[in-house]
Amino acid sequence: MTSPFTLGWEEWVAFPDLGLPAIKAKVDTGARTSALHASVIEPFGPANKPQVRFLIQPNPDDLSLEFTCSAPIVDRRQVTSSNGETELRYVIATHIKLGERSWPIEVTLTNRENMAYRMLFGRTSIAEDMVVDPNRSFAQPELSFDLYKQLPKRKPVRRPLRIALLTKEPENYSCKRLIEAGEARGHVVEPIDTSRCYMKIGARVSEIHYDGEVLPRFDAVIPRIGPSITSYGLAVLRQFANTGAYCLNEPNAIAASRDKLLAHQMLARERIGMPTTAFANSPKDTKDLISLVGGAPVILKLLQSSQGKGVVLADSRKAAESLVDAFRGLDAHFLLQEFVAEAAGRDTRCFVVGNKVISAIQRQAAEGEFRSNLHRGGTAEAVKLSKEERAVARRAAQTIGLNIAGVDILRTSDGPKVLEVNSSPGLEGIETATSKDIAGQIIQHLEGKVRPLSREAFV
Ligand SMILES: Nc1ncnc2c1ncn2[C@@H]1O[C@H](COP(=O)(O)OP(=O)(O)OP(=O)(O)O)[C@@H](O)[C@H]1O
Ligand SMILES: [Mg+2]
Ligand SMILES: [Mg+2]
Repeated sequence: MTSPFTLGWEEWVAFPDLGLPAIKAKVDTGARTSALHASVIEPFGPANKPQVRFLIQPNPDDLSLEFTCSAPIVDRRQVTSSNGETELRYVIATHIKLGERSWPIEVTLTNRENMAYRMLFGRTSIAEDMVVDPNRSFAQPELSFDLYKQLPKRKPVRRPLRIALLTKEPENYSCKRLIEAGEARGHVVEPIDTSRCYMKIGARVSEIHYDGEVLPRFDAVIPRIGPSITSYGLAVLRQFANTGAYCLNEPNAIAASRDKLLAHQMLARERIGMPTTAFANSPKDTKDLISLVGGAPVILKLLQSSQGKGVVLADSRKAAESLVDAFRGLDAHFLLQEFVAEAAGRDTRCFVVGNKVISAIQRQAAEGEFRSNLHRGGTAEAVKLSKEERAVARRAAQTIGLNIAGVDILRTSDGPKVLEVNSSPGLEGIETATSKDIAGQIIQHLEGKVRPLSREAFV
């Protein structure tokens, strides 16, 4: 007769699914369920396939050894621990390996940092043919924490990220594509209505509230803040940053891109080519202002314009003067700009992700229109950029401080001239014209930027 598979009162175990080669466990037939020490326990994933992510420090004597693990949630259960306290715990399913044997078990996750053993081996995890010998310690082969040093240099595992998509319009093309691309790469992308967020700000706490609940911590946030709520949107974004989330575009950079005057000054400081631009505070200087940009025809632009809505062309000096008066009468802030006639209603949208121009389209204004915006009826086609154009687009995005940017340039005999740097460039025009997965490239870029979970981020 072969001797039964015997467990001593303490054993070394491994969790291959979690990537943990050695943990010391106390075998406790008095406990029903097994428990594993975990901290920073955080659920994520879709409701029909929930997962949980947690930090594990397998060696109680070396807290610098820590790993982020994730596993499917099979249940949430009230568990009463040996000190009589009841706690609602996540239950995960995973394989355990002990000596030659490996079998699936259920484990609850709980904080056991004050316990001598990181793992409690309960009776439901012990297979029918096994026996426990309370007089033996390590009946199965002993392992060691040195195994962690010998782990093959694994490719960093792409872990699922919890991403907030800050938008008022989750249904628009760009948002739908970002959600789709994020989910296709295994992440969870949750649209959050910027205007519905409210916040608690303090030296010790940074919370974002929504519908009476505190939002969980996000790894990253993709801001798609419309120009109508720039100011509040940026406050919400800063709050996300304060909770430790990585912002795909930083609030200050978005603010700079939204203020055309500031953006032009920043670009000029870096000697980036642009149409000559002028700005004045006093109505007395209107005539001179028009002359500064070379006289009529001249362009007037509201400082916060987008989709070409606040951009007008004055054909004559007289028309320019009356437009300036009209804008001033409305208390509108605007700048005057040289009209680049040779662009002939065309501009080039360069899509920058990180340090690279990943794609570009040329937009042509509709008949009788000088603005090439697709919202104004313009048409788009893929275009190949010159080396100089690429360099200018990259530098413009960098100067404003944006990771993701749509840099609009006019092609002129005097080289590329930057019109503006957009912080929430639309995806529909560029993906349709180029058939490229721009949303996927944005998510891929984000993955490279989000630091692995650290304990500090959670305090
Ligand atoms: N100085 C100029 N000379 C010639 N055409 C211009 C000039 N400025 C703007 N345009 C045209 O008008 C369009 C809109 O201008 P601009 O991009 O500055 O405004 P916008 O409202 O911020 O647009 P969006 O953010 O949607 O791209 C440009 O795409 C370009 O076709
Ligand atoms: Mg714009
Ligand atoms: Mg533009």
